Amino acid sequence: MIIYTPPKPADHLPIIDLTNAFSGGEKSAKAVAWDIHKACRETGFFYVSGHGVSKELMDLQLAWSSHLFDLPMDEKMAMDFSQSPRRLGYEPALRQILDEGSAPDLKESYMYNRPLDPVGVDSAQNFWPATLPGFREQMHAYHTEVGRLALSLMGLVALSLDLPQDHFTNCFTGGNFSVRLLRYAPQAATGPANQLGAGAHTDWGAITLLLQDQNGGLEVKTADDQWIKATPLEGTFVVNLGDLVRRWTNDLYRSTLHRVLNNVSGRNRHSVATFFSPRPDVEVSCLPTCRSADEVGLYETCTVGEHMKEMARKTYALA
Ligand SMILES: O=C(O)CCC(=O)C(=O)O
Ligand SMILES: [Fe+2]
Repeated sequence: MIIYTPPKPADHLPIIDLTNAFSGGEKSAKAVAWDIHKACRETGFFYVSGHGVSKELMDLQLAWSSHLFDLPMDEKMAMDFSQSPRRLGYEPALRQILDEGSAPDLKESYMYNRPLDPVGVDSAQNFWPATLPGFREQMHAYHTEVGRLALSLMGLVALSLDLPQDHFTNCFTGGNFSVRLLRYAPQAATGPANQLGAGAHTDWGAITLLLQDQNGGLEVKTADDQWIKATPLEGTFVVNLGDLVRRWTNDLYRSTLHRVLNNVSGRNRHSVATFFSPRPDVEVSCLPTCRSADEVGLYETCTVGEHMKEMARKTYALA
């Protein structure tokens, strides 16, 4: 268990402007990739602006998320995630323990998963609310746009590691990725047994793009072991690296601990996490640019599927 201690009131997570990354030619892309390289080593977390996803689509995603969580509990439980082998659908509060040894997380969530390519196809395993026309279309539009951005960001991560920009493309081709809506109901400042909105954890996949409302609460542990706030910045996504990038890069890049403190704003807090991960069959081992020829990597090769299964086992106390 990681005991809650208050964060430093600093926000020095870098803001990386992507405006020139995708339209300014190779030199501009490499300059942005260098900024990403520094951020990935120092904090593993950064904001992106100039990313091309419209403010309107982002605002709508938060608004539809609020509509979903406002549904009566029996309608939400008709989409109960425990009926789904991939934990898609509605997850009530107090079901996941992200920080082992703590009390269960206070967040409630709804997860859906769709193919990256072709974009028009739905995954049969998704649960959709029966009484919310328009919800599915919004989720689809958001998934498509954020998926494009995530793939482009992985191209910049590849450049930042001295690899060809399309190095990771094959890992994601033919795969799915998930979007998780999250709601944090108002709470007292600290709960029992170190109970938080979301306990301290790292993300499991390659890269996460987080859209958050203006209430705040996300905190990030920096390389010098300080907790800092990821203060909401209008129009940006918070990007962080997951465990697979740490494995690929032999710990050169950070898969950073983060948490969501109790929501004391008096209002619901909403966020939307897009977990961008390769296909489950992809083998993850140290990249050639992240070790010398005679060096052995820190991690044994594993498949994406094996890693995900192990993390789900730990956080949902599965046998
Ligand atoms: O809600 C947030 O700000 C972060 C959520 C998160 O870290 C996660 O779902 O992995
Ligand atoms: Fe997370």
